[in-house]
Amino acid sequence: MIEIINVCKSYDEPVLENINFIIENGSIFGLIGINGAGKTTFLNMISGVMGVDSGEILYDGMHVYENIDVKKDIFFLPDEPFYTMNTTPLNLVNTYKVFYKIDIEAYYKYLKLFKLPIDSSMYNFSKGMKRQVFVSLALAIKPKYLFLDETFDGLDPLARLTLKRELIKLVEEKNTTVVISSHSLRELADICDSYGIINKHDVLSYGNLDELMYKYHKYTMAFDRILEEKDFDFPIVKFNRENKIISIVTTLDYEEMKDKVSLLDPIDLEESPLDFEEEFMIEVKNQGVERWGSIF
Ligand SMILES: Nc1ncnc2c1ncn2[C@@H]1O[C@H](COP(=O)(O)OP(=O)(O)OP(=O)(O)O)[C@@H](O)[C@H]1O
Repeated sequence: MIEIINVCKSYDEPVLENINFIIENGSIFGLIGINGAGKTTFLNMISGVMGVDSGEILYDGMHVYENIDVKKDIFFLPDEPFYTMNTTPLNLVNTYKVFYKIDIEAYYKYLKLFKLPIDSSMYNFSKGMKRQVFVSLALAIKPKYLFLDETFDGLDPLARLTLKRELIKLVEEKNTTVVISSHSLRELADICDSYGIINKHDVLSYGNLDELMYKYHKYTMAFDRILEEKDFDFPIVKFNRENKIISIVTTLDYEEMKDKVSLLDPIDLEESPLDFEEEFMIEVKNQGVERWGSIF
């Protein structure tokens, strides 16, 4: 278990203030936040690359910063990993095998799957190709803790699918704990079981993804007259009206909703599904954020 307790970090300005998360072993945790929210800073701190200003980051009770016993189990794949002019996929493992045990057969298997030239300088690779090399390495290391900074972004569909499948396999077979930041909510929804949203230096919402998926319900109702939001006597997260058709997002389940609106005598009441992106946006809005980056 990774415990992030009251963690604060500033550069010139505060970036993260009193961040608290618990990340269970064997879970896939999706880290969400707008550009500049502090995701990379957070990943740098939990991988022990960067110290905290205050607070604690504990792995099964042990501090991570400058603790080689903990850090040997962590592989952090940054947004722009380091390599030199002379680095090829073939010789990249020489650097990493000093720190990690690498399943070389698996590494070659992934390089072959991605059709990467193994003996060419990575300097001439596209951004996506370089990312595929490092994804192959991360998967072949099979670490106990794997942290991925925006790794999905910039990968082609085959590489994204492979990464998702292999991450799930790693969790099943090695009980790996994965923390992945991404701007693609759909990719995160496919694989994560838990999530954390960082906004304005703080944790806006975090928890179990399934619970978030069932937290809000969307209903569409038809009436024989025009009704207003004030006619409904229960908490409404989102209200839309088009003539006599009303759509409402609320935390009430279907039976509770039926009970509540029965007095208003609707002609029709239907529940429509919400996908993760909608659930996520509604959660952010419900937590009091009116505009969140460019997606709202
Ligand atoms: N080394 C640094 N020195 C000063 N400020 C920094 C440094 N690194 C990051 N910052 C600032 O800290 C804030 C958080 O940056 P960070 O890279 O952690 O955000 P992020 O959520 O990963 O962003 P993005 O989604 O754009 O990658 C930003 O305002 C950034 O300008």
